[in-house]
Amino acid sequence: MIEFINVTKHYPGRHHVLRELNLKLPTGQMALLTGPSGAGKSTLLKLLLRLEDVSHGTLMVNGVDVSTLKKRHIPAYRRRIGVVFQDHKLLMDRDVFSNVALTLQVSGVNAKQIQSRVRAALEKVGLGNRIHNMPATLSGGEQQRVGIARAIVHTPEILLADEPTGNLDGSLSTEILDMFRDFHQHGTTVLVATHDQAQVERLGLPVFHLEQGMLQNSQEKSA
Ligand SMILES: Nc1ncnc2c1ncn2[C@@H]1O[C@H](COP(=O)(O)OP(=O)(O)OP(=O)(O)O)[C@@H](O)[C@H]1O
Repeated sequence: MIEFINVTKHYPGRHHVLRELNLKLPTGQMALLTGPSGAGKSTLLKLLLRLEDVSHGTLMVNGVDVSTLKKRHIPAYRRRIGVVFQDHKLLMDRDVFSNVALTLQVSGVNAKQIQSRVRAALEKVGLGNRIHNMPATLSGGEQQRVGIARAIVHTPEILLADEPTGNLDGSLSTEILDMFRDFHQHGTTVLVATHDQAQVERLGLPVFHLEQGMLQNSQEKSA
């Protein structure tokens, strides 16, 4: 369960970016996060990753109080989450295997396990045959799928994505978002920030719509 309880966020010297936000996403559910540019979508995801601190209120994630989590516990907490970015942030000087393996290497997983888990993750995203390609030799959609394999290789409890289809055309967006839905159908909690209204309508999933740091039409929102 992801639960924002009266969460406010302000950046130094700025007005509130999120204001007394209440939102619940039960374990295993998938929801979309929408709203105009600057509404606070990325900030909300950053709070979940503890890349930013909550200013006021409580943020609970699967029993962990993220708002008060000690610095030394943050790396272990983050390992429970997978993240996909719009620009996928791949290391362009490393092949597909190395990009996906990195998360496991920093967690101290042994080499044999890494081999089998990276292969399995790449199979899941349909890139089992591109394991030794360099990212620059892949299309935009394929690069994004490498980013997704990297996010799921450590079987995270929660998968977050910030505009994962922002640079892709319609059919590739459908493919990527259907992949997220598939992970959710296998039990992962998924939250995807998107501007893509056509996909929002097609997917018919619960939507959290942010406007100026507040969820629209509701004080208390649940997926
Ligand atoms: N590190 C920061 N310091 C100060 N202000 C910030 C910082 N990060 C974001 N902001 C501001 O907070 C507001 C919300 O930004 P955020 O990136 O969360 O919005 P968003 O909904 O994700 O927008 P977009 O759809 O354009 O990505 C914006 O006004 C932005 O300028």
